[in-house]
This record gives sequence, structure tokens and C-alpha cells, in this order.
Amino acid sequence: MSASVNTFKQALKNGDHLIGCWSSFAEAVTAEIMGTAGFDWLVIDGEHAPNDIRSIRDQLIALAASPTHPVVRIPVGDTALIKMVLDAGAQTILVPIVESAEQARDLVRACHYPPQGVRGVGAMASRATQYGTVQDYIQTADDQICLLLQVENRAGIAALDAIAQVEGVDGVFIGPSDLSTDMGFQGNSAAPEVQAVIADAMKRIVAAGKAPGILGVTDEASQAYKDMGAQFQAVGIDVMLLTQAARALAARWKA
Ligand SMILES: O=C(O)C(=O)C[C@H](O)[C@@H](O)CO
Repeated sequence: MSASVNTFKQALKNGDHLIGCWSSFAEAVTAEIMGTAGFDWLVIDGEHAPNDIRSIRDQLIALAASPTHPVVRIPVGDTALIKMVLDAGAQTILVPIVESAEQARDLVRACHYPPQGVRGVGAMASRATQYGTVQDYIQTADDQICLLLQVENRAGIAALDAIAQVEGVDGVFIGPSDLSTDMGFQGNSAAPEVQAVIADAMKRIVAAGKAPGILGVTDEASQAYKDMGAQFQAVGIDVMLLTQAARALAARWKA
């Protein structure tokens, strides 16, 4: 029995436009609810949400029956974290703040078993192999791992072509909040100067044969990113969806 086919990775290679959402409550029940909404993918955010490996694992379990593909964002590009998240059963990993091709190559190695990589071997007792059910996991897992890197500052943008060309990198996500802040626009990703850099970055990612990704939290931003050619495109954050709806409801009835 082989590792499960990563249908998200296959869809990226097919050039499909995949709509996603951020899951930032760090709760399994919320992930399960978001898994019924119809998104193609959902980010379990280990960077800006209060997640740990147990909560990430619980959200992966909660999404197991959903067609929505879980993308686990780790807080930093770290070999040990990648090992733990993959052993927990994640197949797609999003790594923030990547600034060089060397860093990208190290992250690819962290996702693969030796001799090509450095991923520690221990999955036979973990959720990734359904606790030993998937007998050929070690021989087949590497091909089903999807590695998405975030370029989100001026250093990353300068190194973007080299990062995108690294074999084993499947997609590059542009982080508009961090990028705009690093550019001096303090989170204002709508600034024309930022939009121009994002548009150019999308073209460079596509030119390298990789999938471009991004997050927009307004319909205007998401339409602009779609027009720029975003392929794995997040269009909201669950926490913001709740706060916006709750505030609008309160205002409507308290008016
Ligand atoms: O820089 C960005 O924008 C991202 O990487 C996405 C944010 O981290 C996300 O948490 C929304 O704020």
C-alpha cells in the first residue's frame, strides 16, 4: 500500500485554479466546519494562529473526510518541524519568509527521505502511515509531498527567480502583508508599488514553471490577484469571516 496521492499537488501541476481559505481558530471543530464550505484547500496556520503539533494533528484528522485539502503552514522553515508535521499526516507544507535558493534547497531536503533528503524515518508509528497500515510509505511518500514557499520581503523578491527554479519547490506564495510592510507600506498591500511587485512576482513564478499563490482578504484584492494569474489563491480568513458577519448582524439589529 503506497502513500496517498496528493490531489492538490496534481491539480497544481495540471494548472488548475484552486480557491482556498485561512483557518486561524486553531480548533479541530472549526477546521471541520470550514471543510464543509467547499474550498479546494485550507491553511492550518502554524505561524499566526495559536497552533501546536497536537492541534495541527487534530485539524488534519477533522479534515480527513473533507474534499478540502489541508495545507499546513509551519511558523518557520525548520527541519524538525517539517518532520513532525509530515509524520502527523500533512502532505502539503507552506513555509514562511524564504529568502534564498539555498534555504529553498534545505527545505526540499527536509521534506524528503535519505539519500535525497534528511527527513527522519519514524513514520511507521505515526498518522502519516495510518499507524503502519501504509507499508510502502517510505518508498512512496516523497513524490506526494507538496512544498510551497512564501516570498514576502525584498530579499525574497530579489532571489525569487533562483528560489522558484529549485527542484522540489512546487509553488511560491507571495505574502502581501509582510511584503508591503517590508517595502515600507505598513501592511498596505493595495499600494500601487506593492501591487506592481506582486504582479511581476506572479509572472516570474509562472516563468519558472511553478504555481503562484497568494491571499486576499477583500473581493477587490482577490479579483486583482486572479487577474494577475494566481493559481492557489486564498480568498479569506475564517476569523475575519466570523467577526465581519457578527459585527454586521449586531449593527443591523442595534441600529
Ligand atoms: O504576508 C502575508 O500576507 C501572509 O503571509 C498571510 C498572512 O500571514 C495571513 O496570516 C493573513 O494576515
